[in-house]
Amino acid sequence: MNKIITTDICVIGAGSGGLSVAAGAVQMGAKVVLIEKGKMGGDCLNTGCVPSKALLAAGHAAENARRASRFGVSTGPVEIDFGRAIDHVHSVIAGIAPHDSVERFEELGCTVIQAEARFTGPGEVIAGETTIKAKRFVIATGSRAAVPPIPGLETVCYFTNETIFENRVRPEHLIIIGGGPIGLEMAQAHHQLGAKVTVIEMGTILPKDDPDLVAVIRDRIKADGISLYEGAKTKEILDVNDQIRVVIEHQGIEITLEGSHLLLATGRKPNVENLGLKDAGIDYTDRGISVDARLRTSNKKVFAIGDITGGLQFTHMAGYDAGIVIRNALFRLPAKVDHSAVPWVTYTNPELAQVGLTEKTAREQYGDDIRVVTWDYAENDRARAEAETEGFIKVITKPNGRILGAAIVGRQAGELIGVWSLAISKKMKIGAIAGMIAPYPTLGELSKRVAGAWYTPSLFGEKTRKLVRFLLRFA
Ligand SMILES: Cc1cc2nc3c(=O)[nH]c(=O)nc-3n(C[C@H](O)[C@H](O)[C@H](O)COP(=O)(O)OP(=O)(O)OC[C@H]3O[C@@H](n4cnc5c(N)ncnc54)[C@H](O)[C@@H]3O)c2cc1C
Ligand SMILES: NC(=O)c1ccc[n+]([C@@H]2O[C@H](COP(=O)([O-])OP(=O)(O)OC[C@H]3O[C@@H](n4cnc5c(N)ncnc54)[C@H](O)[C@@H]3O)[C@@H](O)[C@H]2O)c1
Repeated sequence: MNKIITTDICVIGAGSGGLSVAAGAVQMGAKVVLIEKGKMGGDCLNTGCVPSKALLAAGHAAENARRASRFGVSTGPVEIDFGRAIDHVHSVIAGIAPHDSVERFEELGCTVIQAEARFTGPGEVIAGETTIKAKRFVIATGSRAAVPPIPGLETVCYFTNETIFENRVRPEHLIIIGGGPIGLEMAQAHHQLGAKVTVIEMGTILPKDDPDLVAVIRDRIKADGISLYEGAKTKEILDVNDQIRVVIEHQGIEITLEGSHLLLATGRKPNVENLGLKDAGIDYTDRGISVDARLRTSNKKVFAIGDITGGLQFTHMAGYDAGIVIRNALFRLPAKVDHSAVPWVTYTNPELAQVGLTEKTAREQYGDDIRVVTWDYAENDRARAEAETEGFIKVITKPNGRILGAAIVGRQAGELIGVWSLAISKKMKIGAIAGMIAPYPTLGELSKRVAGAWYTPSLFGEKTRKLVRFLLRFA
């Protein structure tokens, strides 16, 4: 017998975005139905951010042990139990899972339905045996790995982010197609855990980031021993005696690679299928559901957030979107998204962090009417003490000092980018960072020093020297 629920907000998808809307809305007094067809927590918890960072942590631990001799610390040969590294990954997921669980959301007051949701009309969704009528709907169904049309791919077994964290056997030779953040993080984690790794990228690695900073990552992964083919076309994939043969064309030459395992990390596809979007009058494209700046779809009762909108696909963006929807749907405020200060980080070692405009996008917007300053990790005392001097920080400002963007490649870049996110979102000028007192010796001093470098030409220039000499006459 079909059951009918009438509610204020119906959220489809219990990943980073859906959970944030549901938790926020229910605690603010709205009646909320939350529908999830798979695992609570979505991609981030189960097959994305959490397992990838946990596996990277295992890889970095192995690498630190290997490199400890530069401090006079000997550990002997590093032995890796790959299965235990995967156990670590799953214990981290298990530790976080209660926070995203059905039990917690029911305790908060949500009605949680574990079934696939589908619109049956503009104001109605069906999930299992239940029909949900709501004042507002929020679609947060996320994305999944895009599978490129490579001849022969269907003849071999391959991993995506959905399956790689289940693999307990260290790959002899892992071939990764795609040199974006997933490809590079997984390349480094597996390589540090003892696998041979080859990355095939059709363009250049990390194409959304500043090429000057990406060069540091490229040099490092190559120096570590990861084979990297950029500008390479994957022509064919074959199964040969249980080995995976990948034929690529690189710099006009055909190269045949043979690996034990294959990972596809070639971007994402939005989960728009079987949602009944047409029945609900919701427009979408290959990139995802179309939304306006208030995250409203073409059906004004329905919002869409997170990966499904095809925008910046990060957990923190799904969470940010959730806040915009809560303001619109609950408080009837016309809140709009502002993407001027969105940070992202690739958690390789060294890390690569970006916020605001890159130098390229700043030049596209402002021409040469910008200033660019850099400061090297090699000039930072803490980096020297820790023997991690690789990398630099780059900051882009307007001529009046207004900060437009910042990018950092180096140790803990992800932790250091926060101050620049705040500065850009609060429309601060670089003087605010230059004037900050940073504790010594910290990597945080990099921010202060790069801001100081912005002033160097004027502060130590002839004008200042003349002024000081003049004033000293009266001292
Ligand atoms: C390997 C990897 C590493 C990543 N690392 C990072 C990182 O370090 N930092 C970062 O910020 N981001 C990272 N991301 C991106 C991040 O995981 C996503 O941006 C984020 O999970 C998007 O959240 P979401 O709520 O839009 O979708 P999801 O988290 O994917 O949640 C969508 C949910 O909707 C459910 N669903 C789909 N269709 C239906 C339906 N019809 N009915 C009911 N339920 C449905 C799905 O089962 C899923 O649980 C990573 C992604 C991957 C793949
Ligand atoms: N640290 C993080 O925040 C983090 C980590 C992982 C993933 N993510 C999110 O997940 C998204 C998806 O990650 P991703 O790395 O899969 O996607 P991506 O789109 O960022 O990168 C995919 C790469 O694969 C390449 N590619 C595509 N088809 C190819 C082919 N046939 N042959 C060779 N190369 C090919 C592209 O040129 C691109 O460089 C990211 O954009 C990001 O939003 C974030």
